[in-house]
Amino acid sequence: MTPAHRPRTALSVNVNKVALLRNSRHIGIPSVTRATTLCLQAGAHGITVHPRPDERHIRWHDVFDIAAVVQAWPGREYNIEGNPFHNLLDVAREVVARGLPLHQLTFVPDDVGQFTSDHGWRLPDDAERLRPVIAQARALGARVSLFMDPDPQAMAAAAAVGADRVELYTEPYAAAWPDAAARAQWLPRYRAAAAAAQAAGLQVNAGHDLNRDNLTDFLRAVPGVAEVSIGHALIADALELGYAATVQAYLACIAAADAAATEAGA
Ligand SMILES: CC(=O)[C@@H](O)[C@H](O)COP(=O)(O)O
Ligand SMILES: NCC(=O)COP(=O)(O)O
Repeated sequence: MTPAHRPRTALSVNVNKVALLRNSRHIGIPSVTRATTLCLQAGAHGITVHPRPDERHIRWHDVFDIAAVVQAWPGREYNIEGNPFHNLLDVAREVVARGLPLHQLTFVPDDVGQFTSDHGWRLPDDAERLRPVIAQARALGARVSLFMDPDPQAMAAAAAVGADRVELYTEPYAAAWPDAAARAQWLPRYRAAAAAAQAAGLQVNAGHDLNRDNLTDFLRAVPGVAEVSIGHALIADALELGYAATVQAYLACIAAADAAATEAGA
């Protein structure tokens, strides 16, 4: 399915967890390229990978194999996440050298071997070391997004260092979501951070532990999110529902938030 209209918020499917399952045997299933094709066929706007230095899930060759699939879907985007002080820029250079698509690099301040991403960059403290790697990434033709905690005070510094976007780290919101009072405490922080980023000229992405339950509430409360990247919960859903039905369910969550924004005249 080709998305008939582009919603306010694009859905980028993170296929890390397909690779994690695949890596538990040596027979190549489930295939990350097949997953990519099925998600794009179902209407996903893009694909995300996070090739960690230990290759626990996405391996280097996966980055290129997946890029080649995305290339066959004009208008869809490829987002590669990682730490620019580890392996990210090397893999990005190789993608570009092979003539493969690279739309966005998301810089994440993870340690080598980190269990999963759990915090954003510290700005302005990290500014001086980020500035040159952002410039290198942009010279490759990629947009740069910085993974950030929802701190409105840090957004001007993210713009000043040369980023195009920020990705708001949504795990605290996702953990709070089942408790309405806790959720109501977190959402204004994200809304304020997104507004501060937009006021500084940045576009806003969001990700980490978003799922079919919490996604629409987030997008309703935080206007103008350009892209959500979703992996862990989406791939878990796909084990039950299949890729096509799962991607369509997440697109429906985005559409519900879009409809609310349209109704509100946004
Ligand atoms: C930056 C971010 O939030 C995601 O990349 C997340 O860290 C997924 O990584 P894992 O799949 O390795 O947990
Ligand atoms: N940038 C976040 C991402 O790609 C997916 O995070 P998660 O849904 O696997 O937590």
